[in-house]
Amino acid sequence: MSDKALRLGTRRSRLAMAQSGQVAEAVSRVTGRPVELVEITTYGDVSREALAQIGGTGVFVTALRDALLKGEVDFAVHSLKDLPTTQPDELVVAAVPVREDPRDVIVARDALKFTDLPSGARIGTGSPRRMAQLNAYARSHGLDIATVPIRGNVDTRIGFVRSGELDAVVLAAAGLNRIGRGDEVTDFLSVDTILPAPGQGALAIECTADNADLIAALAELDDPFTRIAVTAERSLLAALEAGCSAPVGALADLLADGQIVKEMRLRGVVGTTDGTRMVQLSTTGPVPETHDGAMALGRELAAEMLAQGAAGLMGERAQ
Ligand SMILES: NCc1[nH]cc(CCC(=O)O)c1CC(=O)O
Repeated sequence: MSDKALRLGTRRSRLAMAQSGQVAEAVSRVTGRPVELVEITTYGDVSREALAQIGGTGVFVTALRDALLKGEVDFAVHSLKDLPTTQPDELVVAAVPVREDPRDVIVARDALKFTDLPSGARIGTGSPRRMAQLNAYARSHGLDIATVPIRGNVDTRIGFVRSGELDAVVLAAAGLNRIGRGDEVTDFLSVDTILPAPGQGALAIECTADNADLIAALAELDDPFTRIAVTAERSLLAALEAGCSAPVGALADLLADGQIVKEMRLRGVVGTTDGTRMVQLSTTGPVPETHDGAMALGRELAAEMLAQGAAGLMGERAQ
């Protein structure tokens, strides 16, 4: 293969730069080629208001995909949880590397744990999924907490706690770890309490479908189990016809008996943001061996959730 540098298209946010940098190193290792970062600036990066108007993180993905399609870059790295569930024909996810910690965490004042938050505590999150599950948990455990809608990057969000405006904020463990701020986490929220977003903690490395050499090289970075798990989670999301900001949580994990992996469990949840109405279901079965098998698992769980009224709980969207 050529020793020309590969161009990795990336956003310039701290999180995007961190994950692109980490992937660049791995890609350089498996291809033997240098990788150069090409910053793609989007309208959403320039203006938060513009972002709100054009609708969520999808705009970032679109800008990176445009650069791929125009041949301006060779590959791009996305947070899987921000990636729409429909895949354009001209592009392929060539690798899904091993997933980072999928959990949500809190960063709270005074090193507080979630269950130690005092009565009246204000917890910031912009995610309807997190609000729904936090409020549902609080209701069923007699906790008096309020979720407060916030926006902004990780610095801004943690800033609300440091300034005393909020008692805690909820973030993804993976994002904090990737930017080297994992030590600011004060508590990990069990996935039994708060199911993460479908694909949370996982990355997707995308390139054009006609780039066979690169696809073959990137395949070395693929983790088959992570791919099967996120495929099932995203199939559930797609079948619920929910966008990337909808209040859907999902996680596929392995159930092992000692060292022997026995089965895969897929859990899903949707709810109203006030936590009063939730549909939460789980299915367990043999670990799917194919993409189609993982897709079917997600669709089946979605069908059961829809039968229990899930559609009626998804009217809400992130701002
Ligand atoms: N929607 C923002 C976003 N997209 C990806 C991550 C980092 C975690 C991940 O890769 O799943 C975050 C930040 C957060 O939710 O705290």
